[in-house]
Amino acid sequence: MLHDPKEYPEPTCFRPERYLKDGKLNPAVRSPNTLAFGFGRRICPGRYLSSGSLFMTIASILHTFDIHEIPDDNGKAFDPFSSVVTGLISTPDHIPCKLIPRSDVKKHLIDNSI
Ligand code: HEM
Repeated sequence: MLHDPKEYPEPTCFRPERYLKDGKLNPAVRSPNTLAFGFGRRICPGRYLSSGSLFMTIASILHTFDIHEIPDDNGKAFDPFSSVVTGLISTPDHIPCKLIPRSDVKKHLIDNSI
């Protein structure tokens, strides 16, 4: 259902802006939240834990690191979907990138949290 091209044109393309209109969430595009965790009586009881954990993890990474892509040997941008590991959840095999602390303060924060 999350790959329905009527709901999500070119569903396999990473295009987060598909959910936006004029810089705001577009209510006309179905939120994946209404499907990703199932629905009805068997809806996932871990959905709030998962959403909260993912939000905190992603926000913490973006707060502390600048993320730079590492181009391939020919200088071209790496295509993360060129080698995908399939399974219950498909993931890129690897994503070559550099994570640089955004400032000395952030570096200190990272050093003290390990
Ligand atoms: C991103 C993370 C997660 C996703 C995408 C996800 C998705 C799902 C989906 C699609 C179902 C099936 C719903 C159905 O049968 O209609 C499900 C069921 C379930 N999930 Fe999750 N889940 C996630 C994380 C978690 C976590 C963290 C927990 C526990 C802490 C959890 C516990 C369960 C349980 C116990 C069921 C079975 C519910 C039942 O059959 O009554 N899930 N989940």
